[in-house]
Amino acid sequence: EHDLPLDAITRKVQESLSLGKRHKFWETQPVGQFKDLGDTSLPEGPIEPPTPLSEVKQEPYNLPNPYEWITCDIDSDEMCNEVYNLLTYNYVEDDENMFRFNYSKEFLRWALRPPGYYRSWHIGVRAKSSKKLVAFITGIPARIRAHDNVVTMAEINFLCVHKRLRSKRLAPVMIKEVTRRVHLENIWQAAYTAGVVLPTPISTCQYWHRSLNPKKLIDVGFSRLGARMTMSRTIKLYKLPESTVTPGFRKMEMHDIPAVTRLLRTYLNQFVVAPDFDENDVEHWLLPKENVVDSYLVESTDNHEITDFCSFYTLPSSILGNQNHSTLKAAYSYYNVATRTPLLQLMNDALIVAKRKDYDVFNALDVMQNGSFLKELKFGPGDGKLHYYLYNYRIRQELRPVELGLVLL
Ligand SMILES: CCCCCCCCCCCCCC(=O)SCCNC(=O)CCNC(=O)[C@H](O)C(C)(C)COP(=O)(O)OP(=O)(O)OC[C@H]1O[C@@H](n2cnc3c(N)ncnc32)[C@H](O)[C@@H]1OP(=O)(O)O
Ligand SMILES: CNCCCN(C)c1ncc(F)c(N2CC(C(=O)NCc3cnc4ccccn34)C2)n1
Repeated sequence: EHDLPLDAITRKVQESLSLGKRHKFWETQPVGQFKDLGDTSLPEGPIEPPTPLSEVKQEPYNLPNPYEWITCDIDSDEMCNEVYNLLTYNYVEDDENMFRFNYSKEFLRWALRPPGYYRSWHIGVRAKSSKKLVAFITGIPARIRAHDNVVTMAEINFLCVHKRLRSKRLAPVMIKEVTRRVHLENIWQAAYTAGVVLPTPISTCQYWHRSLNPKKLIDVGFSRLGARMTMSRTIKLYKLPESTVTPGFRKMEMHDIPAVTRLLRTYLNQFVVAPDFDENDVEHWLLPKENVVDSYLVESTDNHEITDFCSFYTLPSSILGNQNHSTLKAAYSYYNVATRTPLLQLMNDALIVAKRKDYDVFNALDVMQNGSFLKELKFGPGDGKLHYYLYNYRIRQELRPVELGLVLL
């Protein structure tokens, strides 16, 4: 083994890291390629220059004959139902196929209609004969800062092909079509996350889970009873107080938008990649919406200053094949800022609120400063990794999760 030339050893290492896999589609795209890993001579920033708008393909990509493109008007109840049902039965599952994300209709309307959204970026594929929706992909516009450059990008999400149409290379067509429609709006970069490894992650984060209803989580196989632990001991371990402990802790309201925007913009400045939120974005993404997004803040009791903020979004999962439970009620940590209250105490108040609202589990990625409270607040590491990607934008070296200030839905 030792007399192998260096490049053969490199190839073996790459293969062992599954980097040797062929990516027939992704190798054709302006994304970091595995072969370029470690080549710090490549400049940071756009990989390809914009195309003159007159040269962007004007007509949609070809689909296999039985299918046609459809622009999904998410405002229409009928279309929103079709999108909801496609995702409910065909979207992301865990590796053991025990759970499947069950984004609600009001969540989808929230996620897909931020300030400046394009209806043409809500793209469906349907069967010409049955008119059934068989695939979906979406983009929304977002201003994202990478180092000191604020770039208007598309955030791509909800890529879904019906289970019966998998492994037919439909996904690359969906991706090329959304790319084409984004290009038509003179936008040349994108951001997306996935549970799968593709060329090439700008960062890889770990999910952590804090049990709120341990008995149900164990019943449905989300978690297991710890060694030398009884159920009653486990319930006691995760018990939380009835009420929050921070003086001035309250729900965010409309009139808080300017202060929360200032607090959040200052906080997000410390990260290498983060959203460039203005007041309109804060109003859309962070004003509480029942069953969609919860936001709380700390208003100091003496001078009424807003000193801290925490938020989480609601993403239930269908539980596949359990007699007693059909839905896992999960809260996902969103954006949190602590400038006066210890982050540990602020997040414990978030757990207390989530428990009071009957969530079963509180999930958080190890991004931003989340790592500082995960273990102490009794989060356990999950098996799900989340890979972050930028399209047509190179970051010189992979980011550590603490350098990431972006949470996608
Ligand atoms: C400037 C603007 C740019 C805008 C676009 C920016 C890019 C956006 C990119 C999308 C961001 C999405 C963000 C989210 O929504 S992440 C959530 C993705 N959705 C799911 O996991 C739901 C369940 N799974 C499915 O519906 C299907 O398995 C999907 C649709 C995922 C693949 O369908 P299928 O299983 O039938 O495969 P295929 O035969 O058609 O195609 C195989 C090719 O597709 C590549 N593949 C597989 N999974 C993904 C994935 N999650 N992102 C990107 N590419 C993916 C794969 O590597 C292979 O290419 P290559 O390895 O040979 O090269
Ligand atoms: C494209 N948008 C990316 C974000 C979508 N999000 C929230 C997500 N992407 C990948 C994951 F790995 C993940 N995890 C949360 C952790 C978790 O809870 N794992 C058990 C579990 C319960 N329900 C499900 C449903 C699907 C997969 C795992 N599930 C793992 N979350």
